[in-house]
Amino acid sequence: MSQKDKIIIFDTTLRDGEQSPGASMNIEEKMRIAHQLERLNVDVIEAGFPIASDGDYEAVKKIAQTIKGSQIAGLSRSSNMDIDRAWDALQYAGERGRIHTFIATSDIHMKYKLKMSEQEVLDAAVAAVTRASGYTPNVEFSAEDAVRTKLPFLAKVIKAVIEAGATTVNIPDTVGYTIPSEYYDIISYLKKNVSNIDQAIISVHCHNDLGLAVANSLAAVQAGARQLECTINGIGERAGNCSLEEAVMTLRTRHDILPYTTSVVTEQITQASKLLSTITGIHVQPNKAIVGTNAFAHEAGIHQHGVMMDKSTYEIMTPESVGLNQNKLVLGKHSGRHAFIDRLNQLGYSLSPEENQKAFVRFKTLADMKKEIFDEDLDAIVADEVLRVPEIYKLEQMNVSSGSFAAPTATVAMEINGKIKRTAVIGDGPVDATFKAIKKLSKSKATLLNFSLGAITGGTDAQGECSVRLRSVEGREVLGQGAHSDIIVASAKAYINALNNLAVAEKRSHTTI
Ligand SMILES: CC(=O)SCCNC(=O)CCNC(=O)[C@H](O)C(C)(C)COP(=O)(O)OP(=O)(O)OC[C@H]1O[C@@H](n2cnc3c(N)ncnc32)[C@H](O)[C@@H]1OP(=O)(O)O
Ligand SMILES: CC(C)C(=O)C(=O)O
Ligand SMILES: [Mg+2]
Repeated sequence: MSQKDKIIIFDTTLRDGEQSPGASMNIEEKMRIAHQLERLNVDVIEAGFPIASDGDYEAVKKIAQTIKGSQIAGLSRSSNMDIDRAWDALQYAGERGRIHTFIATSDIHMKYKLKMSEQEVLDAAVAAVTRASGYTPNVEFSAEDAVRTKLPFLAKVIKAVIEAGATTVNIPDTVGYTIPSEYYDIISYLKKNVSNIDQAIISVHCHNDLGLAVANSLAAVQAGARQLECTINGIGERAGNCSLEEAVMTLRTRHDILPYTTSVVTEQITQASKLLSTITGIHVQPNKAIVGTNAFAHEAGIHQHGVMMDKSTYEIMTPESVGLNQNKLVLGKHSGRHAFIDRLNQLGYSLSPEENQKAFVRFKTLADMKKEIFDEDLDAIVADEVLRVPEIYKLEQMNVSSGSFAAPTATVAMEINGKIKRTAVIGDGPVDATFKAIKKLSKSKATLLNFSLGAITGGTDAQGECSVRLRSVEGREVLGQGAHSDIIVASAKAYINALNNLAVAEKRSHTTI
C-alpha cells in the first residue's frame, strides 16, 4: 500500500467535539483525552481554539508540550491576533505543530456573517496563510461552508492559499448539507480545476445534520481526499461530526472496495469512546454503530443460532478489533493487585501508584458486594475514585427511607471543609430528598439542570451510574458523576462531585482574573 493510499486521521474531538452543548472540558480532562488519542495513534489532534479562552490556550499549549506521537493543531480565524495566539500555544510541538486557519467562502456567510466581498475574503485567506507560514510550514486552511460556495470562487481561493503556503486544504460541509455524490463531484471539480492541488493534501470535514457525515467523508476519499476530520462518538457542533470509529472501521472492514489505510489502532476505539462519555457525561445510544452497547449483541434466536455456528453469519467485524473484551469475568474478590493493575493498563489507564491503590481499595469493596466485576465497573471506579477534583464536600453517611406509603426522607451527613454536618429532609422522592439535604448542608444556590441514572452492567447487583449537571448563579455549568451499587448513593455522590467541580471552577476563574 503506497503513501498515496494512506488516509490521515485528523481528530477534532477536543475542538469541534468540544463545541457540542455540554461537552466543555477542563485542561486535565483534555489531557486525558489527548493521551487516549495518542494511544489510538491518530495522525493529528486538533487540541482547541487558543484565542477562545485562557483555558483553551493552556490546554493546547500543554498538549503541544506533552503529546509526542501525533501532530497538534490549533484553530484560528483569519486574523493576526488568532494566528499569533495559536502559534504561541503550538510552538512547543515544533514541526508537529499545525496552524489551522479558516474563513467562510459561501455567499450566505460572506454577506450576512462576515459582511465581506469575495475579494476581501480572498485577501484575508491569503494573508492568514502567509502569516501562519511565517511560523511553520505545517499550515491548514479551511474554506468554511465550502459546500455552499460557488465552485469557481472556491477553486480560486484554494489555488491562492496553496500558493501562499497551505499544505492541507480543507473543504468542509459546515452545515451537513451535502450528499455523497455531490461531495464526490465537488472534490473532483477541485482536483480538475485547481492547477496546484497536488501540492497540498485535500481534507474533508463533515457535519451530521442529515446523518450523512460518514458517507460523505468516504465519498470524498474515493474522489481523492486524503485527510478525514472526525471525532470520537461523532460529537460536535449540532448533530455532530463524522464519527472516527465509523469511518475508520468502514475503511478497515470494506478494504476490498475502499483500498486505503489509516494508522489508527482500532483496538483502542472502545476505550476512547468510554473515556469521552465518562468525561463529558454524553453517552452514546445503545444502537450506535461500533461503540453502542448493542453493536455486538445478538438478541434474536435465529441470529444467536447463526453466531453459535459461525460468528461471520452476523458479525462483519470482531468485537476484539474495536477493543471490546468479550471475557465477561475478569476480576473478583479473590484477585490481587497485579491482576487488577494489569487489567487497568489493558483498558488504557496509566495511573500513579497512589491512584492505583485508591482504585484497588474501592474495587475490593465492590467485589464484596457484587458477584462479577466487569470492565465497565472498573471504568466507573476510575472515574469515581481517580478522575476527581480535590474534595471540599464529602459524603460521610446517608440513609433514605421511601416507598409507596412513607414520606421519602433523607438523612445525610457530609464533611464540609473538614467539619461534619448532618440534616434530615423530606422530598418528593428519595433522590429529591437526598439532593435537598445536600443543598441545605452545602448552602449551594446552584440549580439542577439535568439528572440521569443508568446501570453500568446487567443484573440486579449492577452498579448505578449517575450524572448531574448544575448551573451556578454566575451561569457556570459543571457535570458531576457518581457510581455505587445503591442508586441513591450514586446520585448523592454525583451531586456532591458536581459541587466540588463547581468549587474548583470558581476558584480557577478567580485566580485567572
Ligand atoms: C465552523 C466552526 O466551527 S468555526 C469555530 C467555531 N467555534 C467557536 O466559535 C468557539 C470559540 N469561539 C469564541 O470563543 C469566540 O467566538 C471568539 C473568541 C472566537 C470570538 O469572540 P468575539 O470577539 O466576542 O466575537 P463573536 O464570537 O461574537 O463574533 C465572531 C466575530 O469573528 C468574525 N469572524 C468569524 N469567522 C471569522 C474568520 N474566519 N476570520 C476572521 N473573522 C471571523 C465575525 O465576523 C465576528 O466579527 P465581529 O466581532 O467584527 O462582528
Ligand atoms: C473550522 C471549520 C473546519 C469547521 O469546523 C467547519 O467548517 O465545520
Ligand atoms: Mg465543524
